Amino acid sequence: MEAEEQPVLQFNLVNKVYAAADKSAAGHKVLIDLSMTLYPGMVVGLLGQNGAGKSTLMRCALGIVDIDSGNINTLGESPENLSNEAKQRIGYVPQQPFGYEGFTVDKALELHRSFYPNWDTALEQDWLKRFDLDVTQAVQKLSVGQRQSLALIMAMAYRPTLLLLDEPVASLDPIARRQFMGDLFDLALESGSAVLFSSHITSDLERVASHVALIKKGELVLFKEIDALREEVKLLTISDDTQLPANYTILSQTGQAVLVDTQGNAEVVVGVQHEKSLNLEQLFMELHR
Ligand SMILES: Nc1ncnc2c1ncn2[C@@H]1O[C@H](COP(=O)(O)OP(=O)(O)OP(=O)(O)O)[C@@H](O)[C@H]1O
Repeated sequence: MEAEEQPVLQFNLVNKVYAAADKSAAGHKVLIDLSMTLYPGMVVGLLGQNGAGKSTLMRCALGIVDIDSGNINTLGESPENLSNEAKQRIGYVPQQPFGYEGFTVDKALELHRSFYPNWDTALEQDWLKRFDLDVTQAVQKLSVGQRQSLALIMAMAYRPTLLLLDEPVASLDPIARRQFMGDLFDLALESGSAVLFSSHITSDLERVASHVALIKKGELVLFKEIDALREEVKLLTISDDTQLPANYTILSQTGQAVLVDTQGNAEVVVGVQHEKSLNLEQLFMELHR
């Protein structure tokens, strides 16, 4: 990553508390001191349990939800005052896409296209074909997966600089999912976009993400290049008197089993009886043990 590159999206010590229904009760902390930076070309897979704060994070980046402290820089602007120019460079697919009821697919696309001067018609046509969408079909009669496909085309055919996808493939069949995830990565590389997508499908994330961001109860516990994950995050079995190096981050500990981020430190540590590399699913399970 070149030092002079401007971030596409930056969260800096962001906190978000949702007020409790009972106003006298303490609110619910959903994002806690969360900092993370996305540069052009990064495809960041956001992983976390239900309710961890993934959707809220994306909604904060778009100014749909206000934050309580910290700051967010979305395409160089503050999310609560995003300019029209910035909005035209952002693609967003929420968990439950909606809108365009009463339109056919082609009429919906025609209207949507008119908002985006950079619309790439060839890309749109290509994706309509891949997702096998019938453009004469009424939007409200599309299946959930077809609707998600349409929402993806609408969010991506203008090659946005920032793409926020909230579980974009949850309703897609395995073939459409695989194609889409491959295309997503290509698009980001070709267009120099940054992508933040949430998914519970760890194999998809491992296949296409350049980085993984792991959120646990509103805290970012790990943000790492996917290639470095296997090398640097290890499950260690240690003896009682083991002194782990100061630059290791302990991600979780259950008795003598310690999940650590070695931060690339390859030194041999006295007292480590066993060490194991983990795939993303194993890592996720270990972190939530
Ligand atoms: N508008 C709101 N008011 C109050 N609480 C909310 C609101 N929106 C979300 N929450 C709560 O904030 C927490 C985080 O929700 P969020 O939707 O960000 O989680 P998520 O990680 O996207 O979950 P999932 O994987 O289930 O989609 C949850 O406990 C949720 O109930």
